[in-house]
Amino acid sequence: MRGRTAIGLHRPFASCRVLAPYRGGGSHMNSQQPLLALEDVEVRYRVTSGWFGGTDVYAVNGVSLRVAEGETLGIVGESGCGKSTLGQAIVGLTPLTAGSIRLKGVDRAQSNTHIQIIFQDPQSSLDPRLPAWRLITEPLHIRGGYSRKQLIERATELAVSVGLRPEQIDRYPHEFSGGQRQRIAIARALAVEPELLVLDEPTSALDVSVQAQIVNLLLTLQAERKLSYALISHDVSLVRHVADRVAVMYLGQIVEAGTAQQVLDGPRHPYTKTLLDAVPSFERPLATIAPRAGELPSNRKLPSGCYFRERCPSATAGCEQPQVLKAIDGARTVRCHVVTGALADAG
Ligand SMILES: Nc1ncnc2c1ncn2[C@@H]1O[C@H](COP(=O)(O)OP(=O)(O)OP(=O)(O)O)[C@@H](O)[C@H]1O
Repeated sequence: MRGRTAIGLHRPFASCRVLAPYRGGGSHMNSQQPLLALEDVEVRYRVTSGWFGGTDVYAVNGVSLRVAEGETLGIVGESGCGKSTLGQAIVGLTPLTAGSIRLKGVDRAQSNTHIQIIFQDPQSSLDPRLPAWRLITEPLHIRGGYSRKQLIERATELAVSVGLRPEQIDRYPHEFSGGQRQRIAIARALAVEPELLVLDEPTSALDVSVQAQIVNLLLTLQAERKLSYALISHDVSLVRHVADRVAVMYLGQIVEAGTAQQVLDGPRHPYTKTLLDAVPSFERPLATIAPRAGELPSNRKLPSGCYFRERCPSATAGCEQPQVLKAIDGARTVRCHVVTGALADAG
């Protein structure tokens, strides 16, 4: 989000689940390493079905990603493509079935780099029985070793940093508006001084009128604290506004990634084009998913070859073979042989 100016936007930021701070070795930080690096991350669920055992659901299927310090990576895709599962895998709420996640070059489980997640709905993540100061300092309670006075002082600082008034910290969740509750969730995420926040649809549960305020708060906090964000959203206009780089997800895979300008202004993968065609604009206020796109195939029975080929307007015979995510235009990658000319060896 570096250099972005505050604007009027649409959509709010979600609630934050409390994560215990990661501890352990891993202090040998290497500034050459990306803050976050995912290699071939897979999250597969075994779903039992009747008498015949189970089916594997590939929610995340071989995802490799990088987030640099201070950078915002936008992760976009249709509902069900695996965005939330990926976000939860990044922060350790969902175990990987394959692949690795490293923070500054250190395996996440051994890393002392703090990461937190903010969810869509602040209402559901805040215990209604606790006052704001107690909610905000929940991660410090988990860590232990703080007096009540220290916690209240810290809660006051954090509340002010997210735009709440000091006297509000004694109030309970029902005494706050949706936007204020999301500010509490953000303050709570900041309590352990994270370097990376995963923002999972952070503004989509809020009134349109407060969405821009929360986005602008996140922009300010990022600039002040040099935070990195992994922003999960189906809202392309939000991603366009805040993301430095964008990764497009389809059926658990990244199909295109690059700078926000490359991907959003010059999409190359046919799926990215379809997704962007479906975004309403001033010229096309009623735009929805393109009719030719059809339904998202089931991730219980993945298509052979390119996962998008049955919906793709540009499909050719080569699309029946597995597709490789290949670099084009510098840092931009595309998983489509029609664009890159590359097919997987396994084909
Ligand atoms: N615990 C689970 N067990 C089985 N399947 C799951 C589980 N969690 C998610 N899935 C499946 O994994 C796929 C990806 O889900 P996920 O919620 O990550 O997608 P999403 O892109 O975030 O969608 P949305 O935007 O609607 O939240 C979906 O098909 C979903 O049904």
